[in-house]
Amino acid sequence: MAQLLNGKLLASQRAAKLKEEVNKLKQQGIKPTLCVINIGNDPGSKIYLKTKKRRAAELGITQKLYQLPAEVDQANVVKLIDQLNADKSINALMIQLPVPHQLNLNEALGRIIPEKDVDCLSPSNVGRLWRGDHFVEPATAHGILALLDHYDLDLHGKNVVIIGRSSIVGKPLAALLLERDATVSILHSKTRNLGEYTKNADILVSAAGQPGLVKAGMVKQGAVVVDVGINRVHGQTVGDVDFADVAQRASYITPVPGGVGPLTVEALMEQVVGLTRRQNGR
Ligand SMILES: Nc1nc2c(c(=O)[nH]1)N[C@@H](CN(C=O)c1ccc(C(=O)N[C@@H](CCC(=O)O)C(=O)O)cc1)CN2
Repeated sequence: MAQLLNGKLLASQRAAKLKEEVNKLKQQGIKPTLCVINIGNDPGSKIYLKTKKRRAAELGITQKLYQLPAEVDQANVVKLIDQLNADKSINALMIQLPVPHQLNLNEALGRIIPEKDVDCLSPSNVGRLWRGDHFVEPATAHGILALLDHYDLDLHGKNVVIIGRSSIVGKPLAALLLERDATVSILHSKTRNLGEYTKNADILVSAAGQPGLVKAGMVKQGAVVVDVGINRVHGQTVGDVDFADVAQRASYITPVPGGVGPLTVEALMEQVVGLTRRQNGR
């Protein structure tokens, strides 16, 4: 039976350290401030925003929310970003995903100045990430590496297979894993025969958003399985991995909830503090 990778516990341990850092900054008159732009009424986003607001308050980080209507046009989104870029009281800025389809997300993300781009999604920060000289890391990818490190799971030369090619999980995680000398494969919705690849994974990460996608038959005996999926099924939160089945074959596995999710929020707050320090030469 696999050992649990307890993200909730690790997130609370890291939070204690971060709170101390925030307090020290505040003693120097620096108040880390995150600004989130949420567009429309995605039900998942509503829950995540509540979680972030609570976490930020516990840590002493100021969080400002700008709620825009689902029908907002591109020009007004860009205008708001320009205004927040120029606002000296804001250290970190992000657009909660997903956004309504009429918007050009890449253009909006490209408008956020790199110094405040806490999601690491602006073109120059994405370039820095792949070049290995970045100053901010996407929260989920950062959280996954923190979890693997905490449990002393070595990455050097390991086969890591990621299911999902999103810009917030799959792609940035691949970049960070390459820096750590892992051999990385990214699978996606058009990949034929997922099992052929996943069976070779020493570490399997699923970020597909598809409940029950990963079954025991797709997993190598003793593999580490990281489930990034957050899916609502009959009012319950479940991941992509068939937990009961896969836990029999894996050596380590993340639960959902309580695995990667809490670390995503914690890692985001760490990036807010990192950007704040950088802007203040600390
Ligand atoms: N701009 C971004 N948008 C989104 C990101 C992101 O990194 N940047 N990630 C996700 C949502 N997310 C943060 O924004 C997030 C994910 C998970 C959790 C969380 O606490 N999960 C809990 C379960 C919560 C539940 O039961 O629903 C857990 O896994 O234990 C918080 C925030 C998409 N958008």
